[in-house]
Amino acid sequence: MTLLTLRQMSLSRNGRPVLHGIDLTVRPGEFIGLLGPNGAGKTTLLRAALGLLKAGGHSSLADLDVARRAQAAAFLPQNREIAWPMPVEAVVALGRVAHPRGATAADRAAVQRALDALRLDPLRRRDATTLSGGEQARVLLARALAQETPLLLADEPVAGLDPAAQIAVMQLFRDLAAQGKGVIASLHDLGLAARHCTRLLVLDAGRVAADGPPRAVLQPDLLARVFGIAAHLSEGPDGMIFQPLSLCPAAPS
Ligand SMILES: Nc1ncnc2c1ncn2[C@@H]1O[C@H](COP(=O)(O)OP(=O)(O)OP(=O)(O)O)[C@@H](O)[C@H]1O
Repeated sequence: MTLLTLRQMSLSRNGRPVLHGIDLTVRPGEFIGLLGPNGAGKTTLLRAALGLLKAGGHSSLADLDVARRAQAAAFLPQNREIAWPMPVEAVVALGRVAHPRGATAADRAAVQRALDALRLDPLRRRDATTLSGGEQARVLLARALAQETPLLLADEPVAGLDPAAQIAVMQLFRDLAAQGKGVIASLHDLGLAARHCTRLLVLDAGRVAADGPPRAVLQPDLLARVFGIAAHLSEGPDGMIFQPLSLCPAAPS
């Protein structure tokens, strides 16, 4: 069973190639960290996979009609500002729009599960526009969770969150994967990715530079070549420990 298949996905913007022939299969149980420097193509890949950007090649999600796509995958976009002056619980309930029956007991239970997962119950009646940036980010993630889809695509889900919330979100994604769902999350924190993801996909200038388990991917030569950094890597009691140390000297041109 697969949750997402991309075959030879390519995309140009303003005549400049941004993705070059990406192949990817996501299966239940996988929490994939989508890594790469700024501009590598992570957001573009997520949006093209969902059919929000038109791309060459094949995406199993982009082929679905809108209603079925919303039942197959939820998306947390990079922009986290909430513009609607609505209570938090109403924003989270928007995640249920893809479920045709509307406000049933099942919908209310899904909204409650999402509020609990993001520890938002104390804020549920607050106007969402009055929350802090990190709180708004958690509300939008709860909205995506309330969709209760087999696959979640999240664009920088831990950006702007405090350390406890970052770890909680990574553990939540790991738990979703353990329950048989799939998660793809673009991430810049390689330490969190190393510790929590089951698989890492590294993009470099629109191409897959590495794809595999964290300890196989985060090798010194890849870190130097793609990210331009040296790092300390070791095996901790509960997973890998990754500590960025220094910039690599620039290669002679
Ligand atoms: N609307 C656009 N028009 C032209 N080029 C674009 C557009 N959107 C993105 N790009 C280019 O596509 C490339 C990939 O951008 P993308 O946002 O996918 O990168 P990213 O890996 O998500 O980066 P970041 O880590 O900074 O969020 C970049 O070079 C960017 O400048």
